This record gives sequence, C-alpha cells and structure tokens, in this order.
Amino acid sequence: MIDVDIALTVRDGSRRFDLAARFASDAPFVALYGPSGSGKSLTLQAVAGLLRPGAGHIRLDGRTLFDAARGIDVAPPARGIGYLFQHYALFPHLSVRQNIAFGLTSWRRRRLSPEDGRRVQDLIDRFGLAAMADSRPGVLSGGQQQRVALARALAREPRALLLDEPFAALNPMLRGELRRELAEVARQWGIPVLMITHDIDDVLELADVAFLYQDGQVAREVNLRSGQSRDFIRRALGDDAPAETPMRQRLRTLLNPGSS
Ligand SMILES: Nc1ncnc2c1ncn2[C@@H]1O[C@H](COP(=O)(O)OP(=O)(O)OP(=O)(O)O)[C@@H](O)[C@H]1O
Repeated sequence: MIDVDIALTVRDGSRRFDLAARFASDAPFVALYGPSGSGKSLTLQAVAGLLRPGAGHIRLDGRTLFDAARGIDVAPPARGIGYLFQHYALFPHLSVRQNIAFGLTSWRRRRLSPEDGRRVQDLIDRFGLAAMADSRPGVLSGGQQQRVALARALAREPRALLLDEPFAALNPMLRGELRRELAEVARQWGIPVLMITHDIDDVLELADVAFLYQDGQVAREVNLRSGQSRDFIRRALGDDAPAETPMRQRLRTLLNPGSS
C-alpha cells in the first residue's frame, strides 16, 4: 500500500540535514517512530506533496505520487490524502461545521453542494459533534478539537490518512481514550494510515508495523502483530527504559518519596 524511497536535503544557514528514507508496507496502520529531529516530519510532508524530494519515489495504494526519474509529481490536492496536523490547525474564526467543510469549498465555489452538505452533516453526527457544530474551536476540549480535525481530514474522502503526532497536544489522561477512538475510526474508514510519533505508546496501541528512524534513515522495521511481548517490541524500537509495573512504581515511590 505504501512504498517510499526518497532522498532530500534541507538547509538552514550552515546547518544541513540529509534524509534518505526507504520503507514499504501493506499493513493498514504504519508508524514512523524515532527521536526528535530524525526526519519523520520531512517524510510525512514529502508524502503529502508539501516538500519535493531530490530523488526517489512515493507510491500509495497502487498510485505513483512522486517519481523523480519519471518526472511525476502529483499536486497535493490531487494526492487524495487527509492530513491531521500536530496541533490540529483548526481555523479559530470558523465554526466546527465550517472547519469540517473547509476543504470542500473554494474561492470559485463558496457554497457546499447538497451532497457535500450531507457528507459534512454525516461526519458531524458520526464524530459526536452535533451539539457544538456552530461553536468555534476555541471553546472545545482537546479531544473534541481532535475529532473536528479528523472529520475535516476525512471530509474529502481521502485514500490515505497521515497523522502527525496525533496525541501530542492532549493531556496524558485523555490519550488512552482517544487512541481507542482513533483506532476505531481507522478501522471503520478502511484506508491506510501513516502516523509519525515519538511516543512509544502510540506505536504499541495503534500500529501494525513501525519503522524506526535514526539520523534521517530507517534503521529498522518492527512488526507489531508478530505475537512478541510489549517489552520485546520496546527494545526492538530502542526504548530500553524498563516498563513501569505497579511493583516498580511502589518501589520508586518508597525509595524516592518526592517523585511522582
Ligand atoms: N524547512 C526546513 N529547513 C531546514 N531544516 C529543516 C526544515 N524542516 C526540518 N528541518 C531539519 O531537519 C531535521 C529533521 O526534521 P523533522 O522535522 O523531520 O524531524 P522529526 O523526526 O519529525 O522531529 P520531531 O519528532 O521533533 O517532529 C531537523 O534537524 C530539522 O531542524
């Protein structure tokens, strides 16, 4: 379903970063996991068409979106990709309904077609947003904002969904619940999902396959459906911190009462 093999260089003054990322998977939910600055966001931007690689190809769902050698570079709106931005990027001056409908209108066609209007209403209902459809995003909780952003990303019926750190903006208490919601949405929609994250719990809870990023390259592929234990997968992904068991937590509190 997804096949990425790209090389690109970005420069900022005297600093340069070389990305040479290569991975392929037909799993429904793919995670790119790795430390900050390892090149995950650059990869996601290249897949969305917001950044042009110097070489390589990007194929999704049997379609070539980019191929440097063949001169193919499909424009972002024609890629059929829904993008959930890290901080959701909702328009503060528009209502929930207008935010969801945003990608369906244009300067030329400002009014929604009756069919698009029905689709927006369907998304509002499915995401439990009916009571706040006329509210502005600023008065919504983090979880509600995430649902609006997801509904907006899905409104154009994309062929794939890209998620950029989908839970980073949320209170940790909410993350578990929203991971379950997101897993359900991905399953219902039946489209491939590519998520970037540096939170290992996102990978453990959601992904079928994870690619470990290091210094602009994919260092390893880890299959999360192989029946291995969570500790094994954590280690495979380079997360060597021991899992927090209730016994460890009690010991830590006893030995260091100031810590939480
Ligand atoms: N537009 C840009 N111009 C110059 N350098 C950039 C640009 N975008 C990213 N970089 C640099 O490229 C490197 C990789 O950035 P990237 O955002 O892909 O990392 P990341 O793995 O997504 O990190 P994080 O998890 O913190 O978002 C970083 O060193 C970053 O400073």
